[in-house]
Amino acid sequence: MSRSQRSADATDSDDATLELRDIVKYYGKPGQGRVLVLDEIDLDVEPGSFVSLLGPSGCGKTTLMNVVAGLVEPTSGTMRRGGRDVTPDDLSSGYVFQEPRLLEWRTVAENIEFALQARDVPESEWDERIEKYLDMVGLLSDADNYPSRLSGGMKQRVAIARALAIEPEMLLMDEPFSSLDEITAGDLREELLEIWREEDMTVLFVTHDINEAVFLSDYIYMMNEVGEMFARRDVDIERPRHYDDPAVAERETELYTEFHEQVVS
Ligand SMILES: Nc1ncnc2c1ncn2[C@@H]1O[C@H](COP(=O)(O)OP(=O)(O)OP(=O)(O)O)[C@@H](O)[C@H]1O
Repeated sequence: MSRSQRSADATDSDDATLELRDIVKYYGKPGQGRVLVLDEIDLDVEPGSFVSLLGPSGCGKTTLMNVVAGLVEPTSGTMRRGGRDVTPDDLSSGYVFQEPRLLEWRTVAENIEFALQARDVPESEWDERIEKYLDMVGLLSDADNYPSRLSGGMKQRVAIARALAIEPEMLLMDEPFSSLDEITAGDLREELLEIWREEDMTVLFVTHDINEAVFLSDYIYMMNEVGEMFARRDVDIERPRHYDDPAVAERETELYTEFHEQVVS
């Protein structure tokens, strides 16, 4: 059974599905008082799936991701898994931000060590993990290099290796390729999908790029500019996918039309 078929078959009662329910977030903004950013959001992240959050700039995608990561406290709402309330601490997630956020005064390997130490991974495991995940992103020979010597794409690969090295259940990625040139971004998307397949991970991915969301995802949640989640759409296209696959372009057009009607109207 394919991964997308597994996702399609998963239901609310699937024990390991992370279920966000009625997530509301208000921010206080100078001169505007309390502003609603997330409006009663429901979201299911099925284990092993690749899920994207798609929406225009400022619609609340990062805020929602940060709620899952525990970086933002929601005003109200619940996270449940297996019929129980869970907190971000129960989830074990690794985060890849839009920028690599590497420590420039530490080598590539030391950047990963720093994350392992922060997560209390025993020191005896550090070398093995650093080697495994740098190898996975093709940067083993750069372990002793400093970030300033790396290209933007290489730095983002290190950030991905750093997030993977803590061996999280779920990888949270917030527009991780948006600051890269399209050729590098395209290569990294393909590498990410290979890693996702090999590691059997769950990925929650934020993007405002419909093509990227279709290429990567099993299913996509679509948000509008007032912080509402207005649709969940499956992407039932055989993997491995290709950028020039007509099925990808067709699904992209369908979602674009739906998105445009909702967001513009
Ligand atoms: N700490 C904060 N305090 C007040 N307002 C905030 C805070 N963080 C985000 N916001 C506001 O919340 C709204 C949603 O922001 P968020 O970053 O979640 O959106 P986004 O969809 O990820 O945007 P982008 O795609 O541009 O990154 C925006 O109006 C933003 O200005």
